Amino acid sequence: MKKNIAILPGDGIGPEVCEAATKVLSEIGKMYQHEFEFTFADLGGAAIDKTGTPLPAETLSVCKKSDAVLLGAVGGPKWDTLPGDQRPEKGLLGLRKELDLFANLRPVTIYDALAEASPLKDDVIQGVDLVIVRELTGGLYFGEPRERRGEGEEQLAVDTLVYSRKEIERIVRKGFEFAEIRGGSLTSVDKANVLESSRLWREVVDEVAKEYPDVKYSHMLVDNAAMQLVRNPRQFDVIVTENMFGDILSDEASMITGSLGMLPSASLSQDGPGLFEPIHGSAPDIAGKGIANPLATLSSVVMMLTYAFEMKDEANALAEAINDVLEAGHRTADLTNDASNALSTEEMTNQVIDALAKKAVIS
Ligand SMILES: NC(=O)C1=CN([C@@H]2O[C@H](COP(=O)(O)OP(=O)(O)OC[C@H]3O[C@@H](n4cnc5c(N)ncnc54)[C@H](O)[C@@H]3O)[C@@H](O)[C@H]2O)C=CC1
Ligand SMILES: CC(C)CC(=O)C(=O)O
Ligand SMILES: [Mg+2]
Repeated sequence: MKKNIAILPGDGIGPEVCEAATKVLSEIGKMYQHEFEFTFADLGGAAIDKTGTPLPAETLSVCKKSDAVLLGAVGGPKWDTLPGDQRPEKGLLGLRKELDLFANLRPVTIYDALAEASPLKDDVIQGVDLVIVRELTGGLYFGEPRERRGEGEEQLAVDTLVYSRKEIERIVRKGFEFAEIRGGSLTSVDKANVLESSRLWREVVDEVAKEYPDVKYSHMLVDNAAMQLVRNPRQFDVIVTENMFGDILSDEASMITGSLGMLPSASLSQDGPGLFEPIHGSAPDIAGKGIANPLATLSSVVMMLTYAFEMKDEANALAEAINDVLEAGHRTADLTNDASNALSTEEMTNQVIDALAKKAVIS
């Protein structure tokens, strides 16, 4: 099969983890006789430096023409003093909006081999298998007006949280669909004791729930959800929530697995190409050192193979290869206290490729 993949390395560790992903994809292409064609394009700070804008028209066009988009991460201190609407992150938000990527799936998968890397106790993390379904194109990150008003002591900063019934309906339906497919339950997370948008969210969840009589569902306030995620994460199956709550809860949930460097994501629209990216940022503190954990990005490739290309065997082989290298004891620095034995990004990637090759020999 021939697939056109837009690669947006972005900033900081973004190019490092994207290099890992393209190497692994090329290997999978060779193993399974697929032609993965990569088209590189600029996003975020890298795009600002080249073109003056975080989302150049050319990048958007490359993404729209692709079968799937792979993204590293954007942002960094170099661009921190730019006004909000010119920052690298605005490029990513713009891309999500332009591609209508309203459904962001963030699975939290536990690897037995990483139990010691998690700050949570063994018996708390065992059996955790949950997915956060985050609304991605609405809410506080997109609401208007967004501005500064006044001067000095009188200065005000304004952000706006808006959700339409339609926006809520489509993401909540996705949440129920996933819960139904998984034969599991749904927890809708909001702040309905304070926010009007959350009260509408709750009403919509109760209405949509009628279409899914087999799915057990409940509501939970976001502050409680943040606590429950570390107290007893096993109680959750599918969590559906709005943009900002999902952003924050997913970074928190990543630590159940042992590191932010482990969590992948898929951002999907109703039809066009999906975008696949690790949930972490550009990690300026480790950028350029070659020590970033590539596994969140490689697991995002698993999601790309699954959701964008329906390549089930290839996805399973890569997921198993990742598990195998962890079982064999290979760790990047974020996953171990034994810094002297930590693998670089490149070494970890090569381990995954070796594990994949062994699978090919066996099968
Ligand atoms: N999707 C995106 O492009 C995102 C971009 N950002 C941007 O990234 C920049 C840095 O943000 P931070 O708050 O520092 O969050 P971050 O996610 O970049 O890093 C947080 C911490 O996790 C570590 N970390 C992250 N990914 C890792 C990996 N793969 N391997 C090992 N360690 C890893 C970092 O070294 C850092 O200590 C900011 O400009 C922010 O706006 C933040 C989140 C998402
Ligand atoms: C630009 C940010 C909203 C990116 C982020 O933190 C995320 O999507 O997790
Ligand atoms: Mg985030």
